[in-house]
Amino acid sequence: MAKRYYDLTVAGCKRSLPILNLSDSLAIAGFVMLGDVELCENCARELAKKVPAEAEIIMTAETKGIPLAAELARQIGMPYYITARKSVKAYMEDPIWVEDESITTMGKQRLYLTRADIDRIAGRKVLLLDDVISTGGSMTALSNLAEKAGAHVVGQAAVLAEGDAVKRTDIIFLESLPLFEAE
Ligand SMILES: O=P(O)(O)OC[C@H]1O[C@H](OP(=O)(O)OP(=O)(O)O)[C@H](O)[C@@H]1O
Ligand SMILES: Nc1ncnc2[nH]cnc12
Repeated sequence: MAKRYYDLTVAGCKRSLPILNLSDSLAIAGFVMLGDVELCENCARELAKKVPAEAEIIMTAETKGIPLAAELARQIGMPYYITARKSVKAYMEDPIWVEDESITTMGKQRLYLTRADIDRIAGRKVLLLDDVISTGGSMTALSNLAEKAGAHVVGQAAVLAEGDAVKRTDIIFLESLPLFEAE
């Protein structure tokens, strides 16, 4: 059990986030949209007001961005969204990949895109979407992957900007989330 919690209100939803150590010095308030239907629905509704009108398709990264991307695509009437995967499965043809590093990941991982999804985004205007932007490593990886697939990135959006990301002017987000000292 966490000993500390951070009370967050976003898109009209109040959630109490457990503060968990990442290292001896750093802790995060764990924000998990996965499984939270009301949170995904409300955040998608608020983000829908901010997404660039020119965006033709949404691209997110496995895992926690998936339910948000699904809900936003549904609300704005996009019939398909793209998910960059963190491993290659037998059903994924000719995958391309980029290196990915996030605040919650020990070391590097990879983001992969399968042939069918490359064909869906090549030459199209893509909105990159995630639940949180912190170091920006995951967004950069998504952007590199989209460009490798021949897409044009027209926006980078998330529900929360964490830590230094709150100062960024090149991203769309709904609320800020602080980082914490480990205890
Ligand atoms: O800006 P960054 O430092 O890259 O951090 C943000 C990323 O970290 C989290 O994913 P995580 O790596 O925990 O993977 P998961 O969604 O599979 O749990 C979050 O969902 C973002 O994708
Ligand atoms: N606060 C947070 N909770 C969950 N995943 C994250 N990824 C980056 N920051 C995060």
